[in-house]
Amino acid sequence: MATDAPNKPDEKPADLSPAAAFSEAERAAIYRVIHARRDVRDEFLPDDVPRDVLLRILDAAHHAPSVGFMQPWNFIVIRDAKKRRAAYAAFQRACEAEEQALEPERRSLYRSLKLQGIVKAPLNICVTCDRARFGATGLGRTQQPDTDILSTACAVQNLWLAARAEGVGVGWVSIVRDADLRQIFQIPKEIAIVAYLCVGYVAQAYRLPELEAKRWASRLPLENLIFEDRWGELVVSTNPP
Ligand SMILES: Cc1cc2c(cc1C)N(C[C@H](O)[C@H](O)[C@H](O)COP(=O)(O)O)c1[nH]c(=O)[nH]c(=O)c1N2
Repeated sequence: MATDAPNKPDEKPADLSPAAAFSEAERAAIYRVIHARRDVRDEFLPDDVPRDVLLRILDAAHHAPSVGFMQPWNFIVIRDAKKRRAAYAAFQRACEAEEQALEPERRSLYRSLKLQGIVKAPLNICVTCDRARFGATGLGRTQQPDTDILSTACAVQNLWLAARAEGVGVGWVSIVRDADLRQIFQIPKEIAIVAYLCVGYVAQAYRLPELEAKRWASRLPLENLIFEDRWGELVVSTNPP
């Protein structure tokens, strides 16, 4: 059995051989969490998320991969009701602008969607990326400078999955202007804002993505997304989604 203990520099690496693989139950659990994770909008309960649960979730985020092991993330944990109300007002302004940018025939469905739980969730988390944590570039970033942002997105996904495993819902809100978040939470200009998350226990979780259940979009067939050896060389199925 592989040990999960982190390697110390003088320790032998973890055994990744098939014989040391995770048990069937462990594999089933991770796929179940991946498939059961949902974006949660307004189904939040007011119950507080205990600190130990929150720390486990943030520790999962902190164990995400990062370019050059840069770990560029910070997590602004937001409980203050006044600040959350200010973030909600910023959401409302951005939402109106987004609605106007949509094709007219999609606007009424857009209006009917719940797209955030900023005030209802007991907790919000703003995940940021310090783009110069270990200098302007670094290992793996010279040619692809945005890999620091991508690393932070990996942390968000770890957070999201760990929260699901803990029975805690997470909703990502990107319908808000960067400048508004920066002002409300006093985020310096050299720090990038990657994600604004609503976090809390939930009354119920959708089985399907809510946007699928409400016919905004549907999941594309995986086989349409897999190419072989070059862009567009082989589309296994050409069925429309
Ligand atoms: C970067 C990013 C940004 C956003 C989202 C996601 C991601 C990855 N999603 C959630 C998104 O709609 C959702 O993930 C998909 O609809 C798929 O549903 P599940 O996450 O599988 O439930 C999202 N949802 C929402 O209601 N308001 C929002 O502003 C956003 N913004």
